Amino acid sequence: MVYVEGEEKMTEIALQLQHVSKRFGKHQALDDVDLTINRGDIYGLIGENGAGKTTIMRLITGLSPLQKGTITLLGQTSGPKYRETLNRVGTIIEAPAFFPHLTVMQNLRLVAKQKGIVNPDEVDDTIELVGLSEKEKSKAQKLSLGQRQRLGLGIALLGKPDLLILDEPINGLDPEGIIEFRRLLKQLNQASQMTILISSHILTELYQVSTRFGFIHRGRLIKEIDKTSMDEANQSGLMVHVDNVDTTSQVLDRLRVGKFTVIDDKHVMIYNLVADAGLINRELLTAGVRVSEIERREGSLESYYTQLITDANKQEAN
Ligand SMILES: Nc1ncnc2c1ncn2[C@@H]1O[C@H](COP(=O)(O)OP(=O)(O)OP(=O)(O)O)[C@@H](O)[C@H]1O
Repeated sequence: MVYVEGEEKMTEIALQLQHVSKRFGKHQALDDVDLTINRGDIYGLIGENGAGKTTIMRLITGLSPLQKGTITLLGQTSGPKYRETLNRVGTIIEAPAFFPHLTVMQNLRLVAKQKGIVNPDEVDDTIELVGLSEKEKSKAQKLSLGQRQRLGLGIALLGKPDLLILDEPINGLDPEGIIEFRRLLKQLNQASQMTILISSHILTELYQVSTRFGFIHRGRLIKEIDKTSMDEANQSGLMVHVDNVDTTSQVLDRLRVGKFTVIDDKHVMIYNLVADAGLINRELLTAGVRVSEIERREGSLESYYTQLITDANKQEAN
């Protein structure tokens, strides 16, 4: 295993790309990508069409040969041991892979056999887990798009992988299906510390499920950030406009509102608000602070992403 020394605990790295580049003819699809996913992360990979997300996933899983750089997967770097380690990885890349003329149950049994799964209950449990019990006798070709995604997820989950790689897995799911899918990913992640790498165009959804993000732009990984740090950088919370930031700080401390920062002599930003805005207003007034405005600032993954891309484009232009 690979460990990084943290301040308080040792973090286990599940997957690491170092200086990974990939060319298709003259096209530089990936350019010196460094990416680190810790065990237990739900890592949201974000980028526009053609940015290189699928290419990264194909390189990790050996579907496409690595030309330059190093990939370390669950402690293995290359060669036969790396290929063996791929048995501990479940994937849906591009489209879920199954036999259309076989039923849900037959598809899963076939994959279970290929994976050497001996526990006969695992197929049944998986069907239930992905919500396909009513469709277990249906042929895969008769399934809706969302049901196919679930079947793909079921196939990926057989063998209880340590790492799940999902390329645009919520494409085709209806809103209810998306919510269920999110719940399932969180459950898998929390119950068994399953590490998940997921790409999606639906940023609001990716935001809700991910614990860490990687932003890829024209083949370069321009930013990696934890959700908590992104939220802070994104300034999501309440901006309080006041005439006295010292007294305001004392009041906020007393109210235990959570984390806040004095921005300047007129503004205090409260993050991750745990108190009611009305109460804060009243308490500040009682303490003699003039509050001219309490403004909710909604930082979003979209706004963060847009800003990153704008900065990256500016840098490229210079
Ligand atoms: N086999 C290939 N041959 C030639 N070019 C390729 C090949 N596979 C990918 N590319 C190119 O590499 C770039 C990255 O493609 P990739 O599929 O990784 O993007 P993506 O971020 O997954 O995009 P999308 O969100 O559209 O799926 C694109 O410009 C694509 O055209």
